Amino acid sequence: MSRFLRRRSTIGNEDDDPLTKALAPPDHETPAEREARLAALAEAQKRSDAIDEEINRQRLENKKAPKPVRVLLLGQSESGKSTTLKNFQLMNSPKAFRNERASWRAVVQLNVVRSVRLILDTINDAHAQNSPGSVSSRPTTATVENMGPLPVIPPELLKLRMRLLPLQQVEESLLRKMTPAGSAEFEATHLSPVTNLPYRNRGKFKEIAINSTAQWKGAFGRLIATARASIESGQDIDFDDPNDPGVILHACSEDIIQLWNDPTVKKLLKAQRLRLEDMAGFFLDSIERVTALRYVPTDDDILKARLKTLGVSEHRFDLKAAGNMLSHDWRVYDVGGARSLVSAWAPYFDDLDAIIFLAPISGFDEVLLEDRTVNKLEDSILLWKHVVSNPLLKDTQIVLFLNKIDLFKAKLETIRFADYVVSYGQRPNEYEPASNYLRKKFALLYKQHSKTQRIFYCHLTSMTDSSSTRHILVNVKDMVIRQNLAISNLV
Ligand SMILES: Nc1nc2c(ncn2[C@@H]2O[C@H](COP(=O)(O)OP(=O)(O)OP(=O)(O)O)[C@@H](O)[C@H]2O)c(=O)[nH]1
Ligand SMILES: [Mg+2]
Repeated sequence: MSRFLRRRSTIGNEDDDPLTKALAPPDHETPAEREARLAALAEAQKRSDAIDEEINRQRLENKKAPKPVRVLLLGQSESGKSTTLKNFQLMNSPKAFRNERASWRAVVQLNVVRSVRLILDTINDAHAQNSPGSVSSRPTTATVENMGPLPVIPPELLKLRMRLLPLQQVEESLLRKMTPAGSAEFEATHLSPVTNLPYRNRGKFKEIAINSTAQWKGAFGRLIATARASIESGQDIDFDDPNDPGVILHACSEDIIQLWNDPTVKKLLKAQRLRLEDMAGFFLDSIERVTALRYVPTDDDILKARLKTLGVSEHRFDLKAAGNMLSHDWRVYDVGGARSLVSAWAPYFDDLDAIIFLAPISGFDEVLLEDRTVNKLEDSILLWKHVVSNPLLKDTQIVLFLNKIDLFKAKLETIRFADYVVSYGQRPNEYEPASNYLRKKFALLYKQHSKTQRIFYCHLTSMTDSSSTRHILVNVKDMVIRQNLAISNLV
């Protein structure tokens, strides 16, 4: 007899057990009463068995269907989180992605208008500085750091600037459409919407940030004629809408091209070290196409279009891993990135399967918009350290994307990497060794700061290039799903 039973038997007689007493037949039970009692007991037993069976069935089912796969996108603002998400959408729900072309058309238009506004503003400032009697003695909005000598603005350029003023209306009408009911906000922390501006005082250039993607996209649903919709050909965009901002944009098309190709503008931008072509939402090299009256954004245009994210959005996909027929409820969280927001992200750290961390390595010579004393690469590295050393994330798989390699490669043609990353020393100023150097730096920090041993997954990415991105995202998806299945004991 086990020790447990022996101990029980010493406590008292089984008849004293209140449960036994309650279930015991009443004294002087008639045969009919006995029959009714036994029938009731049998019925109760049947119900109890059914409940047990249901519990077992649910337990088995829970084992079969793994919990949702939760992936968080992290990285500083403009690192490419939303662009990664767009790639996921393009791969996994292409129809829904393409259904939103009308909305992205508006974002491209907004991006064009903002680039033009930036040039016009630069002309204004240079003109103000070069005007007789108004020069350096007078403080203007153009308090410029490291600015070279500014060219004199010829009268034709001033006239061109006047002709482009109607674009302001386009911007206003696009913004009105996008912000119908508080679905978007201006980002108060940004001094300007674009990277690398050497100005201190650009408050008027606040960037639009979107709170909930669903709401603003809904606003552009109005541009979509539901009848005989053919999304692929763009027939669903109501091109005949007289209020379509595209009409004014189209009318300004030639002037925009002239502005962008103007030699004085080129000198001006160079003197101020403004490289619009490296900036988010750059479409000035495709003006004829994107301002055409019947313009429909291509997949690439959508990936390039820039709209800052505010807050967090959850996006669900139904995914299958290679060699596995099970469908997975996959949830991707896109968190609008700003500096030192690790605390803001922390609520999403619980029960995560993976983090995709984006470090835009082309930022090695740029400073943060929100704090011009901080180099972008340095900020990414600090953020990386925070994330990999975070105890809440010690078991979370982290995948590093060294992003914007296209811009990184282009920059190395003219900029010396070692001028910014001094420890790079005399190594060749080329893509392979420079990107390898960064990969090793990130890997070392990962090893040094991880609380547990984790595999270092790292990819060199260009998120605006959907074809090269596709196989990387498929790899990441398969790895995360395999891991999720392993944890659920299914493989
Ligand atoms: N050239 C180039 N541009 C990229 C790449 N990845 C992203 N971009 C562009 O960079 C800009 C910023 O990307 P987003 O995805 O909006 O950045 P984000 O991390 O979501 O930024 P927040 O929403 O502010 O947190 C967009 O205009 C993208 O098209 C890349 O690999 N190469
Ligand atoms: Mg974003």
